[in-house]
Amino acid sequence: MLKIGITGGIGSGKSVVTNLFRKLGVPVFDSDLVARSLIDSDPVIKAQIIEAFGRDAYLPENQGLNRKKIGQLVFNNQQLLETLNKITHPPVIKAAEDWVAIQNEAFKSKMSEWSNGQSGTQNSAIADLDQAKPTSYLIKEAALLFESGSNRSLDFILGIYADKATRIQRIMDRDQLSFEAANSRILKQMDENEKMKRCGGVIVNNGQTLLWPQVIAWHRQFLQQSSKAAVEV
Ligand SMILES: CC(C)(COP(=O)(O)OP(=O)(O)OC[C@H]1O[C@@H](n2cnc3c(N)ncnc32)[C@H](O)[C@@H]1O)[C@@H](O)C(=O)NCCC(=O)NCCS
Ligand SMILES: Nc1ncnc2c1ncn2[C@@H]1O[C@H](COP(=O)(O)OP(=O)(O)OP(=O)(O)O)[C@@H](O)[C@H]1O
Repeated sequence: MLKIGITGGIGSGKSVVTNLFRKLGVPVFDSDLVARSLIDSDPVIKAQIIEAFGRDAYLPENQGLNRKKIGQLVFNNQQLLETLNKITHPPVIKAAEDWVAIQNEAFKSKMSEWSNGQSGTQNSAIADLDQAKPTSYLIKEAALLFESGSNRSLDFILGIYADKATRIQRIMDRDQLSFEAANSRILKQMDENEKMKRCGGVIVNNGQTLLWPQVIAWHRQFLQQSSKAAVEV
């Protein structure tokens, strides 16, 4: 399967956009969600976090990481952020690799079922529009795709762009953060224009440009790109 990365700064709308791709049947790996689940449940990661941040890094009674406390610490201290990244990024990258392998296997078996159901000569352009045909690409969504180096294992990176003022307002509303706290999170990530320059394409999500037409256009392109790749193999 073709591997697409979706990235963008905090509050750019990655989750909103990937949910639209999900509606089109595209499998999506959500790095934030997986990081959250590993941090709360993996005993090795938990032990490393406790060693680095102390026992009260976790809430009592198995309520998981004290996200508020750790967030305040790491987004105000580059060294602590790097410590947390060193603990969490390798297992999230490994989980993504395992997930990709599972998706590839599932795709192969769905494709063979689908091909068995086809009769006669196929027109590939029509076949690509067949909604029963398994989706031939997958998406990995991550805020830190370039920062963590996981862009290297992907075939194409799509950036989600929203200007800084819009992103700050969104994070303040969504996470109940002050302007300063929202801004300090933004400052801990790669410069947004630099990030977008490194992407193969960009979806603009500034609240004025409709998302669906952009998502559908990229969906078509990824389907074409993946069937072309399959023919060339
Ligand atoms: C620091 C933590 C506890 C703060 O939790 P909180 O619930 O407040 O934020 P949440 O996890 O929902 O993240 C919100 C956004 O913050 C940004 N962010 C998260 N972690 C990082 C980081 N290490 N560096 C820069 N930005 C980050 C991302 O844009 C993310 O989407 C949490 O983000 C965390 O555990 N981060 C380490 C894991 C990680 O790097 N996740 C990112 C994907 S691999
Ligand atoms: N086009 C939009 N119109 C209105 N609200 C939006 C739009 N795009 C995103 N939002 C809102 O902005 C907030 C941030 O969006 P989202 O969670 O998708 O961003 P994200 O890039 O995944 O952020 P993070 O890096 O923190 O995970 C959410 O509350 C979301 O509902």
